[in-house]
Amino acid sequence: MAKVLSGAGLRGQVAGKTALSTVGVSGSGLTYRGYDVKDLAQNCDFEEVAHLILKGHLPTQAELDSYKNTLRSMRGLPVALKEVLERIPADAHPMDVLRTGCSMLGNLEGESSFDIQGQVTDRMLACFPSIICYWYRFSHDGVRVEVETDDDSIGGHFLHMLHGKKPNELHERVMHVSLILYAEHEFNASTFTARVCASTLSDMHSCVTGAIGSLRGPLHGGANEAAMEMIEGFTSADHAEEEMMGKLARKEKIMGFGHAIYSESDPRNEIIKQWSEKLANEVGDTVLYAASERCEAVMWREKKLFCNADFFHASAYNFMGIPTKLFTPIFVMSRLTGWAAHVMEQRADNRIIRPSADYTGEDLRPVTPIAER
Ligand SMILES: CC(=O)SCCNC(=O)CCNC(=O)[C@H](O)C(C)(C)COP(=O)(O)OP(=O)(O)OC[C@H]1O[C@@H](n2cnc3c(N)ncnc32)[C@H](O)[C@@H]1OP(=O)(O)O
Ligand SMILES: O=C([O-])CC(=O)C(=O)O
Repeated sequence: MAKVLSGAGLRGQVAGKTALSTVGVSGSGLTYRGYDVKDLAQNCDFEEVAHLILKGHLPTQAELDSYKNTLRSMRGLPVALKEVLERIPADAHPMDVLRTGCSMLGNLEGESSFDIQGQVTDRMLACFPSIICYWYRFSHDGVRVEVETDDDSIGGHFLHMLHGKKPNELHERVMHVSLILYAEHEFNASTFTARVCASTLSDMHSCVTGAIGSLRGPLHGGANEAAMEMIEGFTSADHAEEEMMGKLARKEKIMGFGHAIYSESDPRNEIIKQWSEKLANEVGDTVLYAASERCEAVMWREKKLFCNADFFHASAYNFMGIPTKLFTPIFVMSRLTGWAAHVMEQRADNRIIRPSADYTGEDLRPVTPIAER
C-alpha cells in the first residue's frame, strides 16, 4: 500500500518532472530508468549503473570498458587540491572535507560551459574517492597515498587506497552493490538541493557542493554513520532489544529506520542486509549482525517502522574495516551520479525553482526612530 503523503516538508507535492527513477510507486519499489534496483544490484557493476543514469542506457561491453578506462585515467588530484587537503585537520568530518574538496576542484577545473557537464561529472566520479582517501590517510597515518591506482572499479579504488592493499572479490562486489543501491532516489533532500541550485543556472560543482551539505545530516545520508554509532554499543541481541525499548520509551528517533516515501519497506534494505550477513560470516561476527537483526525486529514489532537503506549498510561497511566517519562519503561517491543527472535534466527544461511561503510574521508597522526603541 502506498504511503499517504501530506503535511509539512513539501510531502506529496509534485515539484518537477524526472525520467530518472521511481520511488515507492507500488509502495516499496525502486527503479532507475525503468530497471528494478534489485535486478541492477544482482547483475551489474556500479559503473554500468552510473552509465545508465548519466548517459541514458546500459553500456555494451565495449562502452563499459571505455567508460572504466576514462574514469581510471581521471583519478589523479591537482597539487593545489592536495595542499588544501593536507591543511584540513584529522578531527574534521570527512563530509566537510569532501564538500571543501569538491568546491576546490571547482576553482581549479571549473565547468566553463554546460557543454562539458558530462566530463566534469566523470571527473568528480573518478576523483572523489581520491579526495576522501588522500585526506584520510594523510591526516590519520601521515601517508601521502598514491591515488592513481589501476583498480578496475570505483569501489575497488576506494578500498585499495584506504587499506593500502587491493580488496578481495567479496568486498569489491559489496562496494558495487552498495554504490548501486545509493545511486539515485528521485527528489530526496540532497537531490532537490542540487536541482534548486541548478535552476539558477549555476555550475555543477556548486550544485554538488550544496548537495553534499544536505546529505550530511543524520535525517538523510548521515543516518548510516549514526546507526553505526548506536549498534556498536550493543554487546548482544538481547542488549540491543533492551536499549531499543528504552529509546522508544524516551521517544528518541532511531537512525536508519523509517522513510519519507516508502510505507512498508525500503527495497534496498533486503539487498544490503544479505551482503551484510555474508560479510558477518566472513569475519566471524557473532554480535553486530545479530544485534542489527534484533533492532529490525523490535522496531517493526513496536512501531511498524522498517530499516531504510542506511541501517544494514552500517554493519556491512564496518565488517569491511571502513571507519564509521567515512560511511556517508561513500554515499556521496555513489549519489553523485543521481545529483549530476538531475542537474542535467533540470538544465534541459529549466525554470528557476522559487516556491511561495505562508507569511506568519508581524503586520505592516513603521520603523521607530533608534533613540526611541
Ligand atoms: C538514505 C536516506 O536518506 S533514508 C533516511 C535516513 N534517515 C534516517 O534514518 C533518520 C531516521 N528517520 C527519520 O527521521 C524519518 O523516518 C525520515 C526523516 C526518514 C522521514 O521523515 P517523515 O517523512 O517525517 O516520517 P513519517 O511521516 O513517516 O513519520 C511518522 C511518525 O513516525 C515517527 N518516526 C519516523 N521515523 C522514526 C524513527 N526512525 N524513529 C522513531 N520514530 C520515527 C515520526 O516521528 C512520526 O511520528 P509523529 O507522527 O508522532 O511525529
Ligand atoms: O528519498 C529520500 O527521501 C531519502 C533516501 O532514501 C535517499 O535519498 O536515498
